[in-house]
Amino acid sequence: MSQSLTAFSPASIGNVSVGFDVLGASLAPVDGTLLGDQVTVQEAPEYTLTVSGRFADRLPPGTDNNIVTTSYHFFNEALVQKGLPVKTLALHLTKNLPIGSGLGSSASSIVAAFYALNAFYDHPFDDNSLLFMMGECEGQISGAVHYDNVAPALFGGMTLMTGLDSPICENVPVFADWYWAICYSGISVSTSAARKILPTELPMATTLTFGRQLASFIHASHTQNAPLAAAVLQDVIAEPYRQSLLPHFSESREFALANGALGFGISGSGPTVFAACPDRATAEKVADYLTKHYIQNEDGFTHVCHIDTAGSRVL
Ligand SMILES: Nc1ncnc2c1ncn2[C@@H]1O[C@H](COP(=O)(O)OP(=O)(O)OP(=O)(O)O)[C@@H](O)[C@H]1O
Ligand SMILES: N[C@@H](CCO)C(=O)O
Repeated sequence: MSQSLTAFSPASIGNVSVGFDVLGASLAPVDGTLLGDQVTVQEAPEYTLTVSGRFADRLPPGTDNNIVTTSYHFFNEALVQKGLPVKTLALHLTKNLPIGSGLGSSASSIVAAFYALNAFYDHPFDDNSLLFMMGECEGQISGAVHYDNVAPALFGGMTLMTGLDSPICENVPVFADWYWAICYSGISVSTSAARKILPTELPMATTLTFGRQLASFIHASHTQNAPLAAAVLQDVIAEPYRQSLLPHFSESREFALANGALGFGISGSGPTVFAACPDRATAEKVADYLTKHYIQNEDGFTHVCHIDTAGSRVL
């Protein structure tokens, strides 16, 4: 059993436009920035949680209100249920992702916490069991269990949720030469609030379009048919409602698509947006526009990314 270790868990795009709640992708900035939260675990006489990092001051005050503490208790209960001994630990969260950003901020904290704890205890839980616990914790703060941030944050790559207990998700091949320009505007959008503005029922025509586009995108990913994937990369479920929460969304989308992007959409529940691009020059051009026109305040940032394939790891 390790004395102290730190786990990193990457930022992620939820929904990826075509897969509301069922498709997610993990992000790795091409400049090597570690975009994601980190959790350090070490033995201690009593449980404590300390925090640092660029967005630590935006966390809810108090150890008990941090999702890392929820994750710690959840993990300990699972150990007890397995008949395994529980140790008292001190945790440290390095909060690098902005809260309510659409980059899977809470998911990154949750996944880094579970990943660090599982590594600390020499891996008592398999990936699917861990993912189930992560989904439960994510559901507690976002209003509904959805795996489209926790799954890519754990495994890396692009992941498709099955709706089954096991396997909860499957890996989807990515277009390795695509670049993803992402831009966080600097404002906060609560996932729970962004879910409440969605209708509870959809017209049959919308449902059929959703199914056709998602199926075509997954097929195109497996056959590496980039033109087909790009042609169907649209969100008919959430974007029509959520874009009203995002100042400068429509002109940013228009610019990106007119300047070579293959698709443009809301990352998770926003306000981060992404542009899928066929090459780095296009991604840099869109990123530059977004930096100038989509960012609202000093908290905002832009990155040109690949889909991260490593997922969570011990640093
Ligand atoms: N470690 C944590 N990281 C992020 N949010 C946390 C954490 N601990 C507690 N919270 C609280 O959980 C809620 C998370 O809300 P929300 O789901 O909108 O954010 P998010 O996960 O950061 O968003 P997104 O998935 O869009 O990046 C907020 O109220 C936040 O204060
Ligand atoms: N699928 C979730 C992701 C939240 O980041 C939603 O769109 O509400």
